Amino acid sequence: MSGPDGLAIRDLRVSFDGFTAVDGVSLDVPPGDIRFLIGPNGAGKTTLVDAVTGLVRATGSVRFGEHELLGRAVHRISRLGVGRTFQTSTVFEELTVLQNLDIAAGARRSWATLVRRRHGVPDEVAAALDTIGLAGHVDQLAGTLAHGQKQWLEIGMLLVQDARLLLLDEPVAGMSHEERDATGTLLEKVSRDRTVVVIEHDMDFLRRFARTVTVLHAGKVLSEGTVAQVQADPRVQEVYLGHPVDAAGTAPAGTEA
Ligand SMILES: Nc1ncnc2c1ncn2[C@@H]1O[C@H](COP(=O)(O)OP(=O)(O)OP(=O)(O)O)[C@@H](O)[C@H]1O
Repeated sequence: MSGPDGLAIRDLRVSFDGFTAVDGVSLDVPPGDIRFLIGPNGAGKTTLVDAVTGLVRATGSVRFGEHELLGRAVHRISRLGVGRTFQTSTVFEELTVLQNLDIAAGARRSWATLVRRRHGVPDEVAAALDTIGLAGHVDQLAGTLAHGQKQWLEIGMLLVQDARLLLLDEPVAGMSHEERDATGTLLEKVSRDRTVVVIEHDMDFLRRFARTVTVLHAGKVLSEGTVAQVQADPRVQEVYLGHPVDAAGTAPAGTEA
């Protein structure tokens, strides 16, 4: 696997029947970053990720490493090393953890081979199992995994596809405190040789694990920087709280992003 690449977005626009959901967004996510994308409901976060991954038409430019992504089909963008998770789980619940990873790895194996019990585990699958902490669960049906484990399996499925840009849509929603901690640690591990973008509403999780933050509002970039910089930005406080707070204030803690 080559080293991490960065994501460079320029003047990105997405419109739905005359309504502009993403309105001229430019942002850079450097290689190896853990960038949190926050903003009120309807800010355009998911639509931005949809544009990067080819699910909606957009204008402007989205470069990952050397490649322009706009205008390419979803599967081609995926082959360039861009992987995403959705708010709802996409694991095959009736298959085992190993079978889910095998399918994600593709590896030109037949369906019959995939569902047959295997003696060996391919290297990339073994590495992913280790990273996501599910090595002890290879034969467990995905549908019986705990909520957090399912999300980690989803991330593992991106790892075996050799995704080098991971776009994760609310990965810790509904997780316990312990699961959120483990997910943050997993993201730190994954970002050693990959670039990670996280859409998240959980401000406590953001404060602990974000390296950088972009705040979207009404389809535009409202603020960008470290957690401390973004939290101190009066424009961000205004959007979240309706008014700026004083220098000692804790906004936007405890508010929904
Ligand atoms: N397919 C679509 N057709 C029409 N409008 C859409 C479509 N998808 C999204 N929108 C609109 O675009 C805007 C941005 O939506 P988006 O889901 O990207 O916001 P978001 O920041 O991800 O919000 P949330 O935090 O609620 O998920 C919203 O006003 C939404 O209603």
